[in-house]
Amino acid sequence: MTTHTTRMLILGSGPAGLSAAIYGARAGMQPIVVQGIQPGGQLTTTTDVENYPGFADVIQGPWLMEQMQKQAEHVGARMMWDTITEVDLTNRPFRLIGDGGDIYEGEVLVIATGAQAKWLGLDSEEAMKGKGVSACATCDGFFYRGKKVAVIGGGNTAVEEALYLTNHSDDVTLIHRRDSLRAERILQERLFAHPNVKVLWNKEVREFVDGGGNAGLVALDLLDTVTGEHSRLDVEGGFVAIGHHPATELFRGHLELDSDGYIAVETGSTRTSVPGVFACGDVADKVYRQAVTAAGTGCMAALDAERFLAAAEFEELAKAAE
Ligand SMILES: Cc1cc2nc3c(=O)[nH]c(=O)nc-3n(C[C@H](O)[C@H](O)[C@H](O)COP(=O)(O)OP(=O)(O)OC[C@H]3O[C@@H](n4cnc5c(N)ncnc54)[C@H](O)[C@@H]3O)c2cc1C
Repeated sequence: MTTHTTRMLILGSGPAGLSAAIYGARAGMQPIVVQGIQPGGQLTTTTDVENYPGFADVIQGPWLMEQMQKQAEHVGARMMWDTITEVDLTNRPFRLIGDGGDIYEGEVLVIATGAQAKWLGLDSEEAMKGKGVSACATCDGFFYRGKKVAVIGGGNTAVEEALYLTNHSDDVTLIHRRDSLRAERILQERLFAHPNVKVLWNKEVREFVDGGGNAGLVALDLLDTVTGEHSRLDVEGGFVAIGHHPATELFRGHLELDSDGYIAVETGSTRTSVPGVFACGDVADKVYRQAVTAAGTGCMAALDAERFLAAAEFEELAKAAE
């Protein structure tokens, strides 16, 4: 059991955590990044990334995250392969405990633990991820230009994703297992008015059908929840939009969370309800959920943390001089 101490402790090594590490290291805060079970974060689970600025050609998600990690290490951040299971945010330095018993102490803490998409839980869904099945229209919609696509879900995200996909496809189907949507009225109105979107009510996806070879997704097998009948919908893209789980269980009771379980931050900053604790990336963002926004708020968190620490250290020096 070892105790690791630093001025800046960062939890999570996706685009948010690593961007915070790059800025934190360059500000002399010697960050330690605890990486968790998914070093590099969600982008390591995808292939083509076409919307991260700075690259004229398509890049690969795992490669991008490897570059970010190398850049963070190059400027002085330290990576730790550990998963945090307990936190104590009552006093500074904040104290986090890893699953092997190691202790991490930081004068400031940046939380960048992300949010995972919820999936339907079908074997065919798992098998077809990246081959026609996605949970992010903003990320992957572009790859389905001119193709038939479907969105599964009935909340705001599903409706927004369906509307977003009309930028690329003139044949978008929203599939919902009930006979009404949970999405806000205004979004529903826009959806129903759109000539290129149709809605299939009372339908559950039972299988994402693989066309074999390199064909990828070719259809959805649908079950009618009222009649019990099966039908087939030919599509090349299936977007599951049934919500996200922010990775905030660790912080429940220690920090203010919003009604959806995301870490609550002050508008326009990354400050949480505990002074000295900052949150960035998808763990505090249920709206944008993109690598570039995660990286942007990671930068904000490091700058907020640096200012907090400078003010706290100045106060401590002033007190000592009294
Ligand atoms: C398949 C897929 C494709 C995508 N494609 C794109 C795309 O093309 N363009 C785009 O902009 N966005 C894309 N996204 C979205 C993008 O990946 C996310 O918005 C982004 O990764 C969020 O970054 P983050 O740093 O907030 O969190 P994440 O990337 O989710 O990273 C979270 C980090 O926290 C760590 N962690 C969690 N819990 C603990 C713990 N208890 N202890 C220690 N560490 C912990 C994890 O191990 C991980 O390192 C895609 C997402 C997916 C799933």
